[in-house]
Amino acid sequence: MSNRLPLIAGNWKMNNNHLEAIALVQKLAFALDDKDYDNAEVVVLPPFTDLRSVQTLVDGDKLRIGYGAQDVSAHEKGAYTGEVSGSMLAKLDCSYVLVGHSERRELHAEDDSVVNTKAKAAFANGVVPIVCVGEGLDVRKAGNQVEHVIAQIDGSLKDITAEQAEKLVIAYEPVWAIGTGEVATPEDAQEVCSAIRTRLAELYSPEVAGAVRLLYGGSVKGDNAGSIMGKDDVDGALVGGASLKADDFVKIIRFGDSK
Ligand SMILES: O=C[C@H](O)COP(=O)(O)O
Repeated sequence: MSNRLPLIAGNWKMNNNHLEAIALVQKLAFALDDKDYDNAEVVVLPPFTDLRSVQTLVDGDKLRIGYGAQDVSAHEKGAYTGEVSGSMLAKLDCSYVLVGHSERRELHAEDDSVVNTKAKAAFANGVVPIVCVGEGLDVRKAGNQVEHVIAQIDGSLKDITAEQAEKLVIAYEPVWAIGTGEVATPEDAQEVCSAIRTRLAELYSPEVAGAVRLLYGGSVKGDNAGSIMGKDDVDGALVGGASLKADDFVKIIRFGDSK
């Protein structure tokens, strides 16, 4: 039993305009009670255009729901059309930002070095990065998932200090399980999360490794969340599709109880 508070983060991806975002956060807040928030930290990660509306709602109604963004620029300001900086996210009181989601790695050719720069940009602005790692099907079939993920960890965390690292969140998302309905077994999730924690202890210290929350992501639903989050080194979930309906997301949040 660890003292890490489970984190359940909903990555909405490119879904929900700002009006739909308000409706979904309101439904979520209506369904959750203090016991839920005591058992798990609840976070939503809407598109950039929704963040101001979510901030206003969370502040105005004093909701215990956290929020953050799905990406951050590696740059602080300047001629980077379409990008959003860490300081802009900080100004909206974002607590978290995803970096290195597999869809960014695949569709926008982000490698570990870009992910590393983005993680540093987040920390520089007081926003906690949720660093995503995970192997594709070919790597999994070859049985090289642990080596692959540890190499991603080493590259993505280069020169991140111990003080920063202890605040980190890392999401292990096997790419073959994202949006496919294919779920890694709880043992698969534990194998890789345990290897990540061991590596963090080597890179930093056992104390830092013990503080970092490791999430599993990939087709998490109400009926599989409990068994995956029940594993010792899995401290929560990064949820895609099932975070778009309040009822489904609440079911997953309630499995925070199992920790
Ligand atoms: O960020 C979330 C993950 O990509 C998982 O998405 P999913 O739950 O729809 O499989």
